[in-house]
This record gives sequence, C-alpha cells and structure tokens, in this order.
Amino acid sequence: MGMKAVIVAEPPQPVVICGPSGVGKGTLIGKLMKDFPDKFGFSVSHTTRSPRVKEIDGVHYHFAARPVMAQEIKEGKFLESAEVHGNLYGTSWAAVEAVADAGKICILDIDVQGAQAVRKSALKATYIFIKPPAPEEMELEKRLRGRGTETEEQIQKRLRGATQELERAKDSTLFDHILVNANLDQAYDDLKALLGLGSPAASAHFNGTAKHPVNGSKMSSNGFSSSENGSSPNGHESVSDHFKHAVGSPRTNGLFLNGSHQSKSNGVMKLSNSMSGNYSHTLPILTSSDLLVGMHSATGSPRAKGISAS
Ligand SMILES: Nc1nc2c(ncn2[C@@H]2O[C@H](COP(=O)(O)OP(=O)(O)O)[C@@H](O)[C@H]2O)c(=O)[nH]1
Ligand SMILES: Nc1ncnc2c1ncn2[C@@H]1O[C@H](COP(=O)(O)OP(=O)(O)O)[C@@H](O)[C@H]1O
Repeated sequence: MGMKAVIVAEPPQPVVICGPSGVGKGTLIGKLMKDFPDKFGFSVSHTTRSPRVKEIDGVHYHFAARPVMAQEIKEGKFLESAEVHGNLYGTSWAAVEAVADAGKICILDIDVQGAQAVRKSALKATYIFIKPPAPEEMELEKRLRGRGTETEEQIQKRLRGATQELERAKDSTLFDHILVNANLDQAYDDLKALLGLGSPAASAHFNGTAKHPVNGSKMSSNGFSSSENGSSPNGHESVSDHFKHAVGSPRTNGLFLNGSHQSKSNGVMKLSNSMSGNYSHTLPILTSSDLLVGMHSATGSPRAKGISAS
C-alpha cells in the first residue's frame, strides 16, 4: 500500500469569544489559557487604546499608534478591525497564524463587529457570546466598577456599547453558543464543555449551529494577570478527540479557511504521513488558488504537490 500524504489534523478551528465589556471574557479566557497552555493560544489583537496598569504589550494587546495601525490595516495586515469605544482594535493575520503555527487552538476576544467580519472572512471559526445575568446592564456596571481599570467616562462608553452588543446578539444567527457568566466557576465549566473539554457528550455540539444557552450564578476573579492558584480543573485528561483530529477541516498555512484567502502566504504548510502519524513534512505555502483546490475534499485527499521530504 502506498504512502498517502494528509494534512495534519490539528488544531481545530479558532474560537471567537464575544460579549459586552465587563462580562468576564478576559477572566474566562485567562483561566482557559492558564489551565490548558498547550491547547489554546490567544490571538493578540492590536489596539490604539492605552495599556492598563497590568497589561503587557505583546501579551494582552499590541498597543499601537493610530496612524501606524491605520496604515497597516490599509496594507491588508488585518483579518478584521473595528472602532470600539472610540479606539481601533484589530486582529492581524500574524496573530492568528502565530497560534496556528504553534499547533494550538486560537482564541479571539473581539467585539460583535469583529465577529461579523470574521464570519465573512476566510477564517472558519466557532462563535461564542458571553452574557451577564439579569439585570444585565447593572451587573456589567458593577463588574466594570469593580475592575477599576476605567475612568467614569470610559465606563459610560462601555455601558452604552454593552447595550448595543446585547441587542445585536439577541436575534443574531452569528453565534453558535450563548453562555451566561453568572457564577464564574459554573461559566468556566460550561465554556470547557462547549469546547469539548471534559465530557465526550459536550464535544458533540462544539461544531453545532444551534444556540446553546448555558446558565450559572456568581463569583469573581481577575483576567490574565490573575493570581489564581495553579490547580487544574478536572477534565484535563478527557480532552475530546475532536481536538486531536479535526477531520475534514481545510487547513492552509496553519489556518482553517472558508472561502478565498485575503492576504499573506509565506509560511509553510505541515503535512503528515498517514502511515506514521506524527511524521511531518513541510512544503512552501501554495498560492491562494492552489489553496482553494481541494478545500472541501475529505481528509486524506492527496496533496502531493510540492511535498518535499524533510
Ligand atoms: N473587532 C475587534 N474587537 C476587539 C479586538 N480586540 C479586542 N476587541 C474588543 O474590544 C472591546 C474592548 O476591549 P478592551 O479595551 O480590552 O476592554 P474590555 O472589554 O472592557 O476588557 C471588547 O469587546 C473586545 O472584545 C479586535 O482585535 N478586534
Ligand atoms: N461571574 C462573575 N461574577 C462576578 N464578577 C466577575 C465574574 N466574571 C468576571 N468578573 C469580574 O468582572 C470584571 C470584568 O471581567 P473581565 O474579564 O475584565 O471582562 P471583559 O474582558 O469581558 O471586559 C473583573 O473584575 C472580573 O474579575
């Protein structure tokens, strides 16, 4: 029997996390990154807003001057960008590729406009909206004040934005899952379940399109810079096979793409030999049109073109 080259199956598609300011996105993502550092990678966005005290350039955000970022957006370096609360925010292609190249699942913390743009882009992803418990605006205000990172004016801007985001998410077909962050521990467990971490049953709807509201109740913690202890939750070992074998997902340059690829193509594509599993070749990235060929073909379709044994 002949050797068959297949596209390496890992990692599965990126996860887009949205939700109003103060709902706990950063906190939940921080926990996920801390408990599963080898599995998830954070897409470090660019922003023109000023860093908060504990924020580190290149870790939480790439803090950028507006003219520089605006220019880079023009040059096509961004997968999406949006004006949020009076500042520019954007996801660079490099940010998601860095995570994909590391073989990890990319987590994007972006606003609803960003999520809509990603939906329209070539990147294939799973979309989760995080909601506060009722009364929603009051809870957000309490959390934002508790976080203590914004001025009064900024808090007001965020609350106005929150009302809009909650409204937009309501009837939206954009999100695959809606998760209520009432109790933090519960919400984190729910998030892990949605991501297929924990119970095999949970992973089944990871790729589903049905809305999946999940509830919890209350508690608090910090985001990335939190001082939570290092104990990992249960479920670490029972990571679903879904994460190890993303069957049939087209992968180009480390990314899962839907339609036409917009920019960038200077990386390498990892291929593995189906006989040996983890044995991998690299080949120069193909052109966009080459990448589209066979995108919808099943796993295992031979992609012999350009393979160079390494
Ligand atoms: N479109 C888009 N939104 C982003 C990006 N990075 C962050 N955001 C969103 O911008 C909003 C403000 O983020 P941030 O300034 O960190 O404030 P916070 O939400 O109050 O913690 C949030 O809704 C983020 O999800 C990005 O790269 N693109
Ligand atoms: N379930 C929760 N209950 C109460 N407070 C929470 C909860 N989740 C997060 N927080 C707190 O709310 C504040 C905002 O959370 P953060 O993660 O910064 O939100 P976001 O990134 O969505 O703006 C933080 O001080 C955080 O500790």
